Amino acid sequence: MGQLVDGVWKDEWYDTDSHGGEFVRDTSKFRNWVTADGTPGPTGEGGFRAESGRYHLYVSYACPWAHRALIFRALKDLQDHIGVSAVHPDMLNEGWEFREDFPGATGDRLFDSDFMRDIYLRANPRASGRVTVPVLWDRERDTIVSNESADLIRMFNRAFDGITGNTDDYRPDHLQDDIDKVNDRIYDTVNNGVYKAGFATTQSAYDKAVGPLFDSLDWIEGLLARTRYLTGDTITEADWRLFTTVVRFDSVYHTHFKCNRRRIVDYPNLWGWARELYQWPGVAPTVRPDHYVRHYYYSHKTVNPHRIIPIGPDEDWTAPHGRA
Ligand SMILES: N[C@@H](CCC(=O)N[C@@H](CS)C(=O)NCC(=O)O)C(=O)O
Repeated sequence: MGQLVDGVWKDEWYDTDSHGGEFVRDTSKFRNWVTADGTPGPTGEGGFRAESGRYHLYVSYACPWAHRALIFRALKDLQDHIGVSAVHPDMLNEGWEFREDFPGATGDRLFDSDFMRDIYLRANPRASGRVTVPVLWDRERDTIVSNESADLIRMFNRAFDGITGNTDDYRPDHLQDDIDKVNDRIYDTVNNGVYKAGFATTQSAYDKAVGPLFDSLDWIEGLLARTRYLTGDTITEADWRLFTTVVRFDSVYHTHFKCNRRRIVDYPNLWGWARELYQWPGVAPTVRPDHYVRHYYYSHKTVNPHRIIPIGPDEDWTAPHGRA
């Protein structure tokens, strides 16, 4: 675990001391957009036109943010158009590595690099900041398009429709305000909330995160009692963004991040919803408990110093979801 400072790797854990024991997530540095015609997106510069084979996605199957991008690649039939490299689940002193000694860890399929940081340094030899996944790489301009998952799923949602013919829309115009409202609360208190609870180094920082996390899960349980999906009767990006945290919850966050007031299986509506999304065509192969269980319990030495991997709950994600 570490980060780049002016192109040099420094091995250091998250600095919570300067924030009163709280974990504060770094902002993403590469914020360009692939668009259908190469015009600029909402941020960054233009020149990234949607083309088959031009872009490559770097992921970890452990990471909930990268998982969003993998799900959208599947939902939008992009597998034949955007290649993938997956890092090894252990994130240790060198950060994410392209070791191949774990099922599903592919190595770097473009450049055969040793470390994920090599990809950042290729884009900018003086890069600074955390070396995170996901990353979308442009083979034509030899640079990173974006390392922000929230943007990547919106690009995948629309930019390649002319190439794939898949026009399924997970962010329809008329639902955007509702989606953004739900996303804001869920990002802060659930997606990032589990990390804020888990990486807290003071009791008060933990308390500040874990209360709102379970308030939000209770609120979501209420929403899903009334509607099939978070914003009504059609599934949207808001559901997929929540799913990648929910699918990891009982086996990882409940124990490792001390989010243990309740499990997902204790919420009947949320648990049914989660099974429906898991069973959605194309999604199950993107869910890799082998990677996420190993990653969290083994990589976070400050949280789990003896690296003992717990036995995990017995849950049947393939049971009928009953949400129809
Ligand atoms: N804002 C980013 C966050 C990505 C992120 O934090 N990824 C984690 C893995 S789950 C990572 O690569 N962390 C490495 C580090 O912080 O050094 C996104 O959503 O794309």
